[in-house]
Amino acid sequence: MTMSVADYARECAAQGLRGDYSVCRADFTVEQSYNYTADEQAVWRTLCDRQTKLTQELAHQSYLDGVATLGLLDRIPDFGVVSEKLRKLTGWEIVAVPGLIPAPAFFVHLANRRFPVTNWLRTKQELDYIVEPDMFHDFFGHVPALTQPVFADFMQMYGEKAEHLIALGGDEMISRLYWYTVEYGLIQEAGQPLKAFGAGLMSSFAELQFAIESKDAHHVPFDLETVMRTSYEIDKFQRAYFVLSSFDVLRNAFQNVADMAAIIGRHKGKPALDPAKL
Ligand SMILES: C[C@H](O)[C@H](O)[C@H]1CNc2nc(N)[nH]c(=O)c2N1
Ligand SMILES: N[C@@H](Cc1ccccc1)C(=O)O
Ligand SMILES: [Fe+2]
Repeated sequence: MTMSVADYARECAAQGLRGDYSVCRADFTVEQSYNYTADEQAVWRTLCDRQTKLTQELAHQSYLDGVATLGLLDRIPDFGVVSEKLRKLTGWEIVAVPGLIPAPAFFVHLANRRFPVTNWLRTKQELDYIVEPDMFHDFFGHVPALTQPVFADFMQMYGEKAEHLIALGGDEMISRLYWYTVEYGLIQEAGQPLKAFGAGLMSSFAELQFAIESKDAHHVPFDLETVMRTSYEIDKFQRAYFVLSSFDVLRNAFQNVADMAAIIGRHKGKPALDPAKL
């Protein structure tokens, strides 16, 4: 199902990812080991101050409700303390990981209401954008929404269904769906302005502004099959942002997993669609 930690550690090092996978458990979790320097605490505070101002304007209300519920931090969060609070709210907890982990292992955590959060923080040279997920992305981007029951349930259901669809050979296609919604999704509800909810936008000062305000941002109406067929790159601004008309559209996509299985059957192993050409 999931490759060994040793193999994955070698792959990450080869790609220049900076997480330390040598101390991972088999499920890719590590200790948070809360020993951050004063400089790192200052970077965290700077990131939170700048990003909170921007998300007030550009983020969907569901994310902002999550931030209010979580009570954002002026210090790097202690995952154990936040997990206590999260468990009471929606049954979720945080597990520390060294960085990106393989999709199968990632979805098993989601299916068990465990959200993987990277235990290291970006440097002050990366305040606006970082090519791989760090603690600020995973925590500030993803955790607030997990305090909201509807989204919290959706994320667990995502993990459960993903395991089934991966078994059908759909891991690349289910990762794309996650990527273009949970990571980089936009939403425009009837009579409302365009808003962002994807965690990769919540945590990036530069890309959040680009996705919503730039005339060069390529907005594509959400279509399940198109999203599952469209490739993505993790280390640059997205060349397409899919726009949901409501969260129900996304939740309904998972009601009939048979449709998703059929899409996987139709397109598995075929060349991906180019996001820039949609
Ligand atoms: C599901 C999809 O593969 C997605 O890119 C996953 C992969 N592994 C990950 N690993 C971590 N630590 N954090 C993430 O957000 C993700 N996203
Ligand atoms: N680009 C995001 C981090 C990220 C990288 C790769 C995948 C997902 C998120 C940021 O700058 O915060
Ligand atoms: Fe993420």
